[in-house]
Amino acid sequence: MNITVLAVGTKMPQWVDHAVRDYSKRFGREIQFQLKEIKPEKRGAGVNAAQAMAAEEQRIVAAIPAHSYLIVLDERGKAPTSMELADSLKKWQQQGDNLCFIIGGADGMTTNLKQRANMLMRLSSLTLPHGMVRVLLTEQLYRAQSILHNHPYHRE
Ligand SMILES: C[S@@+](CC[C@H](N)C(=O)[O-])C[C@H]1O[C@@H](n2cnc3c(N)ncnc32)[C@H](O)[C@@H]1O
Repeated sequence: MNITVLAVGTKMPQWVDHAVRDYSKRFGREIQFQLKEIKPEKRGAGVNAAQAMAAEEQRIVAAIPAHSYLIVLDERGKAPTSMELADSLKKWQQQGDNLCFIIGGADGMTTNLKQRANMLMRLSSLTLPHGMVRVLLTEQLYRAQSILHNHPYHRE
C-alpha cells in the first residue's frame, strides 16, 4: 500500500525530519511511505491568509496521487483511538486503497479541501504545530501497523 503525506511547510526543524525518517524507516515492505513537502505561500504585502491558503490548495491538489483515499488532518475531525486506526488501516489495505494524508500550514487549509476529503482526522483536541503533526501521524501509522502484526511496540 502507498501512503503519501502532503505537508505544507519546508525547512522544518531537524528533530522533525529525524523523527519522521526514523518512524517511516520501520514500515517494512508492505507500506511505501513518502512525505512530500508543499511550498507555503508567502503572507503579507497584499497576500492575506485566505489567498495564501488558496494558493497552497492548488499545490496540494496537484500533488495528490490519483485514486487516493484522502484524509485531511484537522483539529475538528474525528479522533480515532490507535486500535480504531489499526482497524481502518487493515480495511484500507484489504480494499487496496492508497492513502493520502494532508497536513495544512500555519493558517490551516481551505474549506474546499476539507470538503473534498473522505475523512477529517483529529490527533488531539489541541491545536498542534504542523511539524509535530507530521511526527505524531507517522508514529501512529507505525503503531497501527505494529498492532496489526502483534508487534510488542504497542502495549495495552
Ligand atoms: C498550526 S495548524 C493550523 C491551525 C489553524 N488555525 C486551523 O484552523 O486549522 C497546521 C495544521 O496542523 C494540523 N493540525 C493541527 N492540530 C491538529 C490536531 N489536533 N489534529 C490533527 N491535525 C492537526 C492541521 O492539518 C492544520 O492544518
